[in-house]
Amino acid sequence: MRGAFHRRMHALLSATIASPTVIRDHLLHDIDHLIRRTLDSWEEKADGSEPMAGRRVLLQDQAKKITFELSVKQLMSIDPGEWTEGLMKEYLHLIDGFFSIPLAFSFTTYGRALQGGGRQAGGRGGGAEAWDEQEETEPGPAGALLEAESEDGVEFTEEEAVDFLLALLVAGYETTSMIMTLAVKYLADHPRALALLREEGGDGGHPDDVLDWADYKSMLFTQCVINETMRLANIISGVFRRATADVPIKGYTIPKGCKVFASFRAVHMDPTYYTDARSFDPWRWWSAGGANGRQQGGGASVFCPFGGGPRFCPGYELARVEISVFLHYLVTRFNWEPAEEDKVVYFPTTRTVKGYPITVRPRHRAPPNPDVRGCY
Ligand code: HEM
Repeated sequence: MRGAFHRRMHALLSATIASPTVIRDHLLHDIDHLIRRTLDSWEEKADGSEPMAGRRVLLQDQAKKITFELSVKQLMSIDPGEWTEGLMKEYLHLIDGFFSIPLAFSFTTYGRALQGGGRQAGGRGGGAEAWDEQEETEPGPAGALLEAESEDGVEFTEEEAVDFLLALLVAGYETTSMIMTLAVKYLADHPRALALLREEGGDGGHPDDVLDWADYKSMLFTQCVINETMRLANIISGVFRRATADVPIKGYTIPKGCKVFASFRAVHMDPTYYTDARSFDPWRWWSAGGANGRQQGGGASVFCPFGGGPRFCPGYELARVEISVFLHYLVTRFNWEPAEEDKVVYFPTTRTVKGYPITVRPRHRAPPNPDVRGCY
């Protein structure tokens, strides 16, 4: 996305999902509701009995389900249901297609991705019905987009709107869900950090209580955990930029027009800026100012998980709110232990090898068993 289209995208997002006021007054409530909906389902068993033995959950999949449902709700004001489940399947085909060999046959991953993408891009499909049923709600960026006129009076075409929405879905879904998953893994490996996070979350409140903006703003150690997770294991390890002029750097010159990869990971792992850089140490953010580390950390140039400059991620606050709410309810409501050994890898993308399978138990029903290794 470039030029006028890029500017229009930023203007639209600033007025919707990238606006702290919109997040505070509208989105936070949905985030709270949808996250609890998924976590509630972990407490239920098909026969209605209590899951004393624990429920096995593939955390990465559950985190993806949460961020997908949140994105669809925020972008299109559509509640989770049959249509969102169908859309998620189509979307996963599309994403698989990005990473497959480009052979356009009906039996190849790439071919199926094209067909799926075409079905979605060919219109809002069943989404129009799901949308119409909820017409009384705010339309979100999708509605604003289709209604918007640019400065020169040209409207977004439906295809442009679909492209734009898909781009937003891609931007927010994988990134946020992976940080959720990895934060939980790091916490499980660092019980002292988990204990402090639980202390910050209190008793989790009454089941009907909803987190509000003041609660979110008071989650200072949570922000330290999120910063540290993003520093260690951001799914976006860097960005490409093109030099618009000759850039002299450390005795070399990057010639004008040259494309360079700016590696966040190289900076985030540099021991000059981060002592014991490979260790998970959320306290480093506490001493760097705790809440000051909320957005850019100790200094914008050495902590840049959301990029920088005119392309700085417009979803940074939304992502933080979603991860904070998720961690709050997870740690205050559940104990968990790894269901299998798993580890974090960084190539070709940052993830855990097995999607981090865990066994969860509601906390008020099952006190932690000190004899079980890794059970918190
Ligand atoms: C932990 C979660 C997230 C991380 C780590 C992340 C990270 C990033 C990074 C590194 C960039 C590139 C910035 C640059 O080029 O300088 C970016 C761009 C972008 N992100 Fe995020 N992001 C996250 C969540 C979200 C969410 C939730 C949304 C919206 C729903 C979003 C929307 C976007 C958009 C639209 C862009 C393109 C901005 C542009 O080109 O001007 N992101 N993000």
